[in-house]
Amino acid sequence: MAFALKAAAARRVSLRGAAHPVAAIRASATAVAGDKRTISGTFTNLKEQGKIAFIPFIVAGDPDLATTAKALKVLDACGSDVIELGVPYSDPLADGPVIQASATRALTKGTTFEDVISMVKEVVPELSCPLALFTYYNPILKRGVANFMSVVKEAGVHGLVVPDVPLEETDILRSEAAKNNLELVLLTTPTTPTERMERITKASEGFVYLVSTTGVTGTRANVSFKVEALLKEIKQVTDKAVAVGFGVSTPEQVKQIAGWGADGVIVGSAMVRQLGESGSPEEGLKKLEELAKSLKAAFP
Ligand SMILES: O=P(O)(O)OC[C@@H](O)[C@@H](O)c1c[nH]c2ccccc12
Repeated sequence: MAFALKAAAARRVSLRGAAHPVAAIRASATAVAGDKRTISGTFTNLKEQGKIAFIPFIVAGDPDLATTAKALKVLDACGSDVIELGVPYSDPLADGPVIQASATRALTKGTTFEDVISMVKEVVPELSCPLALFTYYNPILKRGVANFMSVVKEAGVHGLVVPDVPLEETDILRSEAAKNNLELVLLTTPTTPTERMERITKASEGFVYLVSTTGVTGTRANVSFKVEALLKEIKQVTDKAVAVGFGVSTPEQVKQIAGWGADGVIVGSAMVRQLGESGSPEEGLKKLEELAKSLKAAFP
């Protein structure tokens, strides 16, 4: 299925200079919170060290939530700079077979959003890197945007990735996120028209997620060479960090994307497969650690 974010003809939307009011809200929220970790701050620190971010993604509850908790600590210990944790959803339209199967396993186990939040609340204080919760838009709408954001923040989450929220509806999401000091990451794709990519880039917080290819998530033999030009194009309109995801599973692909100037690389399906498709949770954690270490070694 075509990727949910494929650029559709859209009403012209003028995004208010979102920077100023949001930044003010965020600053006050940070002052309240004790946790100093932010996603954007992580990228700033890495850039100062000439490094780029290693961002793994896994699905909460696959193979089970206790193993997810251990997996988060393993990924953190392996040098993840930000971790994307997926809330399992019944209609993951932007996902390929590996993540769809993972979400199905988690849901079959009875994993609920509330279970995920309880686990996150326990684990986040033990992590050194920030955590971005990955969810489709529907679970947010179901709970109400304001309620969802406060529940997620109270659990200690640092950011959100919502792949299927239409750009035109991100204003309310972003302002509620800002009230809770959550950074809302937006995604741009190879088929997003330049003018729309500029609006997405301007509105995105934490980093800009550059989807490397059309279609759904899933490992690819090669990363599209288009990514190099897309990175250049985005970096002409913003100095925000840009991380590349979709299809990545090998150290060589990480090195290639880093060489093209990305500020981070996201790896999902390859991680999810190791963790969820192994013979046992222990074996899954071991394979996850091996993959994470081999990929981390390829990062500058
Ligand atoms: O699985 P891949 O090909 O490594 O891509 C990252 C992806 O898994 C993660 O960022 C993600 C999981 N589900 C998504 C849906 C849309 C966009 C991104 C995602």
